[in-house]
Amino acid sequence: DTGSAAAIPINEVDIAYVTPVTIGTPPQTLMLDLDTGSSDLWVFSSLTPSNQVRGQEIYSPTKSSTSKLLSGHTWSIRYGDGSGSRGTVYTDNFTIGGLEVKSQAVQAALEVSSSFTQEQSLDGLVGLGFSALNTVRPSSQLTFFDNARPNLDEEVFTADLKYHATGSYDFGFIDSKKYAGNITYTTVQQSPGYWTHSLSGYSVGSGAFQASQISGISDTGTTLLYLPTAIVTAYYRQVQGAQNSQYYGGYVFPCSSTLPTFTFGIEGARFTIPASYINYTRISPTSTTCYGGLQSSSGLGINIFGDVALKAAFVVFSGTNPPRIGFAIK
Ligand SMILES: Cc1c(C=O)c(-c2nnc3c4c(C[n+]5cc6c(C)n(C)c(C)c6c(Cl)n5)n(C)c(C)c4cnn23)c(C)n1C
Repeated sequence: DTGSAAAIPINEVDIAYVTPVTIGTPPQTLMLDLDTGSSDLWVFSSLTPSNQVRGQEIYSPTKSSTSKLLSGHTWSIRYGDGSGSRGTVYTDNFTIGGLEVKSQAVQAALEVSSSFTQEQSLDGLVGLGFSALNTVRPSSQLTFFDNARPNLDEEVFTADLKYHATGSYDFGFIDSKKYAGNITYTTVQQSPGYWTHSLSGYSVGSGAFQASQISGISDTGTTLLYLPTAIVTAYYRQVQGAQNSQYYGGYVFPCSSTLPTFTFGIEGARFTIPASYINYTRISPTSTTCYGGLQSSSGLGINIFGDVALKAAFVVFSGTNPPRIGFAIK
């Protein structure tokens, strides 16, 4: 089997990407954020208090003839930005881009934090991390990818996220029309459950490549790129008027500044992030101060290769044993 679905930016600065999925019988369509940085599949539901729902589509298990309550099971998740949700669990038919998993664990929200309520175009998340991270108790549940794997033509899914445009997620095949040249693979350390791997180094603008192993996670659910402070200060040293603002919680600079590109290595291959991706957004609609798409990971305990980096490549998440991740120019 294979599947292919759109990855649609939810706003004009690609703060997150959503993908149409269907749940149940008859199919209920929701727009979910496919997130390689977590492993829970949760949705706004008919069980979510109405004062916490603001325009989102909801999953109603009682309207699905194929839904089953997974009795006695609950879940609760907290994300890196402090947002979170919790609830109960059903199994039901779940489809992404024509690829169906029967009796997928669908985590129905009984409570969501305010940042989810405020984001009307995001109806939940599909965790594509390793199932070890799943928060359902007493028995943890498998991700959509782990459930689909036995039936996939190839044990892979790919992410083709785009800058200010709709990209795609493919399951079970690698579409050679979506990239140029070769795919460079590197090994993944799958514990504790993230797609953890190393960059082989970096360069700023036309500067020399600095070879160094930089371990982190490739996370489609994180907006920005978070790297060690030494790298980030070296980058913003090239930006007129840049400063690390306590007030804005990161590097900001005059929107008129010229930014250098940022290049990262995967083994021997090199991927360059255009300056436009790093000139992320104005700090407010009328401001002339802009917030950077490259920020320091100090305090996070982990480096995060989020969308700002991933959208500069075609990325293959390979569930082979051992798992590996591949990057190609597109
Ligand atoms: C350690 C870490 C993160 C780990 O991942 C992280 C982060 N970065 N984007 C996201 C997340 C997103 C993507 N995302 C980010 C958004 C921001 C910054 N704002 C203002 C809105 C309205 C957002 C939406 Cl709707 N969506 N989503 C949907 C979730 C659940 C995230 C959780 N964390 N997260 C941050 C900011 N930090 C410090």
